[in-house]
Formats: sequence, C-alpha cells, structure tokens
Amino acid sequence: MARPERIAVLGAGSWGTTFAKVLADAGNDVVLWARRAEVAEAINGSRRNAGYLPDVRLPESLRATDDAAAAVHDADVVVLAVPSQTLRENLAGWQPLLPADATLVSLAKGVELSTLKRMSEVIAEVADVPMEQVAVVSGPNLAKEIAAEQPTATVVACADHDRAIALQHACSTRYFRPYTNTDLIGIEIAGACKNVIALACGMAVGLGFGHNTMSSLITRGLAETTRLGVALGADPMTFAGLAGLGDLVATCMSPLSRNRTFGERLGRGETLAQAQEAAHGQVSEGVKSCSSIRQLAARHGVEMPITDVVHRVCHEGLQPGPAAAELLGRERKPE
Ligand SMILES: NC(=O)C1=CN([C@@H]2O[C@H](COP(=O)(O)OP(=O)(O)OC[C@H]3O[C@@H](n4cnc5c(N)ncnc54)[C@H](OP(=O)(O)O)[C@@H]3O)[C@@H](O)[C@H]2O)C=CC1
Ligand SMILES: O=C(CO)COP(=O)(O)O
Repeated sequence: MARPERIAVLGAGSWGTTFAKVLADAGNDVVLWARRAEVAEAINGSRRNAGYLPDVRLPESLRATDDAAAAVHDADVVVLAVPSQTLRENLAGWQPLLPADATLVSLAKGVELSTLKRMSEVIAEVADVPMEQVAVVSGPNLAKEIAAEQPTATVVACADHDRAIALQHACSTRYFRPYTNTDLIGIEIAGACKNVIALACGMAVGLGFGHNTMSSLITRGLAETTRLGVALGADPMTFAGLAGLGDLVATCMSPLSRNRTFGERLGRGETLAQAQEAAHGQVSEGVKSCSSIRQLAARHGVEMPITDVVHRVCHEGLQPGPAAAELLGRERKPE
C-alpha cells in the first residue's frame, strides 16, 4: 500500500487538532473537520484553535472545514477524533460519505456504554467495513505536549499489518514516533481503562496522598486492566507497552490529564456536576467508561476493584475517602 496522502481528521478538539498537526507536519494533505464553523474559520484565518490549544500555531498546510463531505472527499485515511460515547452517532452520519477503501482510524479511548463495544468494533459495525480496515492510535499522548512538539512515542494498531505500516509512515515526525502492533483488543482495553485508573489517581491526589499511593494504584490498575484484556483475548505483553504502562503512567502522573484532574476535584470533595462544569465541555472519558468497563468485567467474570469503586464514586454517591479504605480493606492475597 502506498503512503497515504489525503487525510481527513473528524473532530477538532485537543487531540484531533494535535494529531492533524502531526499529520500535516509529516507532509500529508490534511483537512480537519470542526463541528462549529467558527472553529474552522479561526484555524484557517489565524492558524489557532483557541478553545483547545491557545498557545499553538498550526501549520499553514493544515486546512479546516465544517463540511464533513468536503473533508473526507477522496481521503485515503479518515481519522475519527470525537468522544467515544458520540462516535456511533457521528459516524452513522458520515458513513455514506466515506471512500470505500479508506483506513478508518480511532483516536478515542473508551468503551461504549450501551453495547460495551470497543471503538474499533463500533467503527467496523457502523461503517460496515472489515476489521482489517480499522486502525487505532494510542499511547502516552497528552495532546498539549505533542502540540508543543515534545518527543513522544505511540502505537498504531491494525489487524492488517500493511495498513499499520502505511499509517505509521503517515504520522512519523521528528517529535512523534509510532510503533506498529496488531493487538487491537489489548491496545483499546488499555486506553479505555487507564482513564479510569487516572480518575482514581486524581482522587488520591485530591485526598492529599503521595507517590506511594499513586504507584500502588497504577500497578494494581495495570493488573486489573491486564486481567480484563486477557479475558477478552488480548496479548498480555501489550499491557507492558506504550499503550499500556506507557499511557497509564503519563495519564496518572500528569496534571494535564483531564481524567486525573477530574478525579482530583472529586477527591477534594466536589460533586460530579461541579467537576463536570469545571471541565468546560472537555471530555473525561473515564467518567462514563468506568461503568461500561465494570459491566464488561462482570460479563467476563473479571475482578476490577479499582474500576468498581471509581464507578461507585462517580455514579452511586460513594465518597473517595471510604473508597480508598474499601480498597485497602479487601481480603489479603498474594500479588
Ligand atoms: N486530549 C488528549 O490528550 C488525548 C485524547 N484522546 C482521546 O481522543 C478522544 C477525543 O478527545 P479530545 O480531542 O481530547 O476531546 P476534546 O474534549 O478536547 O474535544 C472533543 C471534540 O469532539 C467534538 N464533539 C463533542 N461532542 C460531539 C458530538 N456530539 N458530535 C460531534 N463532535 C463532538 C468537540 O466539538 P466542540 O468543540 O464543538 O464541542 C471537540 O471537537 C477521546 O476519546 C480522548 O480520550 C486520546 C489521546 C490523547
Ligand atoms: O489519553 C490521554 C493521554 O494519552 C489524554 O488523557 P486525558 O483524556 O485524561 O487528558
């Protein structure tokens, strides 16, 4: 497969805009779709997406539009950069516009609430394409750092290795280094679960706890994530990689993470509504995915105690302090 040149990125939030910049910097012809016309106009006029990345000047070669048909016309690659829980509805609207052989790339890190499906499953189903046509990009990829061109690695996963290689070439820059992988299940489960563990780490920070607590949550979070992934058919080694441990550490440790910040607010005693208001519409995927992942775990008989308490703090009124005590009071066992 030749190197893709026409790329549409659908969704102009933090990560969609940043990934579009990466693709443009890598030399591709990139069109970014924004659902609000004023966002597209500002990007074309002032080279800025002020609502999400106020300090970043976007490349001249990056064009924006609010017309999805124009964005995807003749595209070799269509990147989906909208929140997990709206992806199905968004993609259903775009499906008739999609070029038949385009690689469909998911940037979203979540598990669908109603169906408990991973994003690649939703995409293959709604776009009515074989799974080999769907790819996932996931790793320790905090958008603001990448937009500032700080060095980062990531994983490009696709069941079709040739497509993964083509996409790897398309998004390689001097500051962004993608590795390929064919384990979509592992990559997507890792990406969705780390947001939930980051909520727990944020709660720990909000409660005033330090690095030992964070490290314990990260490590036991990785254990429960790996258990779920393996039950679903993932390669356990994926969880030791960039999209597993790599992303988990970046998200749990960084104040730039929306999930960690959200958890920190809950840990300080704010309500879900207060934390949501403070997020100014930016997505904290773990708040919803904690429920779908918990259900998925129950369906497969997998124990996920951290995910369970995060769900109950977010949605059932459990307070972060008693949640921490509950985790510590669990039955003692070997590691
Ligand atoms: N930010 C990051 O560092 C990273 C994020 N991700 C993942 O990428 C995905 C997108 O995140 P990110 O870009 O950060 O999110 P943001 O909250 O920054 O942006 C969300 C984007 O989706 C649009 N949007 C929101 N709701 C809808 C809807 N109902 N229909 C169509 N468009 C909608 C928003 O448009 P509008 O502005 O008009 O509201 C905005 O362009 C998430 O799954 C996230 O977990 C993955 C790696 C890194
Ligand atoms: O996925 C991310 C980093 O890899 C971004 O995490 P947040 O959505 O928590 O900001």
